[in-house]
Amino acid sequence: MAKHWADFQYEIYLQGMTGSVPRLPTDLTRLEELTEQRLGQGPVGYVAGSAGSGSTAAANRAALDRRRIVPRMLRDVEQRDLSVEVLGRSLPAPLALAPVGVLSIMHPEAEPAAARAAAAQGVPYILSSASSTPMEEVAGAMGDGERWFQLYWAKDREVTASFLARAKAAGFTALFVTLDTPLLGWRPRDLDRAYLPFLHCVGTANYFSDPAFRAGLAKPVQEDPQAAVRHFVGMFADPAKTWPDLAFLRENWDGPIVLKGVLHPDDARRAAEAGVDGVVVSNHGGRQVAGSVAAADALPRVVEAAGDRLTVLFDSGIRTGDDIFKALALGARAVLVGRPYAYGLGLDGQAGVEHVIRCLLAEFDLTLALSGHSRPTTPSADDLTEEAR
Ligand SMILES: Cc1cc2nc3c(=O)[nH]c(=O)nc-3n(C[C@H](O)[C@H](O)[C@H](O)COP(=O)(O)O)c2cc1C
Ligand SMILES: O=C(O)C(=O)c1ccccc1
Repeated sequence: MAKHWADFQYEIYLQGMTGSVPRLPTDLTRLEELTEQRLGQGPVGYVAGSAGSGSTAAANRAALDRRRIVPRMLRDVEQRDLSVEVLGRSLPAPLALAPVGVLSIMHPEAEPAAARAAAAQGVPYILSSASSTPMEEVAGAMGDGERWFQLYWAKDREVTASFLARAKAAGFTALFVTLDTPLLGWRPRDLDRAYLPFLHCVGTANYFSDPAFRAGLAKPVQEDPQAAVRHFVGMFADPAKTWPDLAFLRENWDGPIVLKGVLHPDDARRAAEAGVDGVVVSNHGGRQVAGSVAAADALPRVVEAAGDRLTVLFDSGIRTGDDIFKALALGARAVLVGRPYAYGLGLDGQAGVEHVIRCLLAEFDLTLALSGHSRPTTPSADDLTEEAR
């Protein structure tokens, strides 16, 4: 019998009988404010922040909120199974942790703690190439947990090749190539404080530990950290890249490749033609293009263009179990979540991230059941209604 994620609800009530309550709120939308009280405006401004005046981040929420579930009754939802197949793997639920860089600004245990939480709950962890911890250390913390690697496709071929070789050797199976960040978006919250997180982890970070990256520096990182950060900002991504360049990645990576940050159906078609395995419909949580289409509004057309050629994943704005339901009903196979787990980490390390995963999936399991479904693959557009804008 499949695990019922909703059992977390009983567990909480039962613990209540011995006088204990959860350490963190079960409404995850409250985590940002709590994290800001704990860690201050610099780090939380960076995590919470988005491009421009925040219009895309707001649109992401509005597009999910505008869609309403129309629950169905009397459909035998007693036995449920949340597992889904994604990129040839069976996942226990349609959820993975999105790549989030420089997590040391949230918690000293940073990415390894988040990765351990994901592994403990059986959820895949997508490690950011801009991790504050070398990828081998994160992989080592995960046991046999499913690990996927996010690539910022650097200007320097040697650095990209080095990252791919290291990721393969460290047991990362799928490659997520982020396309929406050839340049960093205009982020007023960080600009007004001149807050760039990389100096905070220059001694430890994945990039700064890379031999090919270090070979490009005039002085060792420790001697001139500012120069190392400048070098990083100038080369971690490459605005000159075009679709034919993908051939290099296809040649240098044997496993599944997923393009992260696809919003236009024609780009989904190009992705399929380029022979990749999937796309993440995402606007980077609203952090890149202000005024852009909400991710949930872009999703149905991408799903249609992808047909059965691509696995379509979704992120940007997922905060609750019903958001997951809506994304699946709009055609996503599974979703990624970013900021909520970064706050969970900031508030309570590994346990905080596990709390976020368990709340999201318990609420999703209940939403699924209460809406008349037993499997995450059956919700469809027919389960949703759309309110007027
Ligand atoms: C602090 C922060 C750092 C991020 N770093 C990366 C990154 O290194 N690579 C990447 O592909 N996406 C990165 N993202 C984007 C996330 O992977 C994801 O697309 C986004 O957070 C999803 O939206 P959500 O936060 O609303 O769930 C980052 C997001 C945040 C909030
Ligand atoms: O802040 C981000 O959204 C992001 O993607 C990023 C980019 C470079 C380094 C670290 C994170």
